[in-house]
Amino acid sequence: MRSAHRVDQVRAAEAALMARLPGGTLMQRAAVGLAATCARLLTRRRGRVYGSRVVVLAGSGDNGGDALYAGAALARRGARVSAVLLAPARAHAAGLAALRAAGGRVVLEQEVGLADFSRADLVLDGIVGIGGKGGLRPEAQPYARAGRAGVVVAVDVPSGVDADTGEVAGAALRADVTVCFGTYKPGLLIDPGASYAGAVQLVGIGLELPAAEVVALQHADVAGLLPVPGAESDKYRRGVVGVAAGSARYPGAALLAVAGALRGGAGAVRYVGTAAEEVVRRFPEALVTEGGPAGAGRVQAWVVGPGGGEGAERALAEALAADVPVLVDADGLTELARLGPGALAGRTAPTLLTPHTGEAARLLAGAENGGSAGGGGGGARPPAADELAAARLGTARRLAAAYRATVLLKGSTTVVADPGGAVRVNPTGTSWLATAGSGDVLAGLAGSLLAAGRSPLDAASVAAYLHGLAARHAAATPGAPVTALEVAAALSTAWNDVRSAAAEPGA
Ligand SMILES: NC(=O)C1=CN([C@@H]2O[C@H](COP(=O)(O)OP(=O)(O)OC[C@H]3O[C@@H](n4cnc5c(N)ncnc54)[C@H](O)[C@@H]3O)[C@@H](O)[C@H]2O)[C@@H](O)CC1
Ligand SMILES: [K+]
Repeated sequence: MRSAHRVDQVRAAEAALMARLPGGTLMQRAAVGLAATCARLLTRRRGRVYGSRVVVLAGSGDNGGDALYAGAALARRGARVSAVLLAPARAHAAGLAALRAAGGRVVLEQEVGLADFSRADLVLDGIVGIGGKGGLRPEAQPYARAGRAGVVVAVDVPSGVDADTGEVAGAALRADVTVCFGTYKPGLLIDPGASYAGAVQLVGIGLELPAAEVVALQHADVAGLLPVPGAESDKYRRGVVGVAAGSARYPGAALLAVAGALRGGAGAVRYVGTAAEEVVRRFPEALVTEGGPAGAGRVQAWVVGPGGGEGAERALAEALAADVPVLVDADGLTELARLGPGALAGRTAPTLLTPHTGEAARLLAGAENGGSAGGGGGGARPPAADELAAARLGTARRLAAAYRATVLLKGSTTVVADPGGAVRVNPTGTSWLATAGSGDVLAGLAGSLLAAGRSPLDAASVAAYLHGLAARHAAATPGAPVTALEVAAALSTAWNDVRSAAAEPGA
């Protein structure tokens, strides 16, 4: 599991540790780890550190200090290092002295700095780290736009990325590798920030940190959360997932949601709705009923809404009336936005909402207006979907708090937020999942995990993880487009992948 901590948590842990250690120890630890990664990258690129061209972009804080000390270490190994000072009067004095003592050169003119930057073998981005506020300042912006020949290594955080949220106000420096200290930062795991970070490496500096609110699961974590039938299990003990999906207009959504549900570990899938005939023809193992959830017999969790069309209102009401976990997706979410959070108020079993940002905008508007169905409010401007996408962590948390439900916000970095504050960010996504029907498969899969007894946080984060992996497996060649049915079919491979990696020694 990769754990990410907020800046205030890092600062508190740093203060506690610094009180016990000689001054400068933490910066030295950080710089040693940073220099080691840079040396590895240079050796991979050029065969050796000696003679390579390194540029240090140094801002005014300790982030610049880390970069200058690492630059000094590389200069001692024979690299030709120049330090571009973005705030010359406030550069980290001891770091600068170390760099000069090691033979590094200092550049003050932007033209020279940009020319060096463009032809360097390796650039260290030490403009700003966890102390950064707002976007890049004007003097740093040309570096975000400039072409470069070498690799860019971000020190702790790519400059311009908000460490706590991954939001990017204006320009940011795109890194190939980010070396972060003490812990991951949420902004390194969540887009758009994550897309600026490249490969993220963690250097331990001895911080003692509290349990993280924001984590990204890895194979071993997911393997531990997969439902595995015991010797005593029968299909009912393994859980039955009810799928209320599809409509005359969207029969395909029913098939895709069932396809996902069949591969989520529940013992059986019970489909209710107008596509019963098509479902049973395609999936003879599914139980089918026409009508709505109310008369369908007992299930351990409901999935309601994919392709629900005109039937979504009734299906949602009947599913929410059942005292079992309910996953609401697609047309179910549109209906829920119309009703507002009050529609969930009487529930004791948990609810999982799986919006994309457009649906999230409607849900937030519904929460702010107290639901438009009752005719109340209606005045607030609905938040724009692209603004919500740019602030994914905050959006998922706002929704979870407003609806008192677990929220899986889909998109570039799927984020799952529990109303209690825990957040999981999904590392396996691929942009090819933005394909018609892929959300239906995800809904079925997550619902199946709910029926098998997983909590909404676990069900949602495991489903997102497997779904992303499956999309990669489904592609005929890496990075090729995939269809939703192919993603569903590849879910078994994703399960195997996760389980076999976790079974490997040292996993
Ligand atoms: N906290 C820790 O435990 C450790 C921190 N270390 C390093 O120290 C960094 C934090 O150092 P600081 O607190 O000095 O903060 P930073 O170096 O991240 O930035 C603060 C400085 O940048 C300026 N600044 C703020 N926003 C800016 C922007 N948008 N553009 C340009 N300049 C901006 C501020 O005026 C201030 O001078 C970490 O990111 C890490 O690199 C490491 O040395 C090891 C230990
Ligand atoms: K940085």
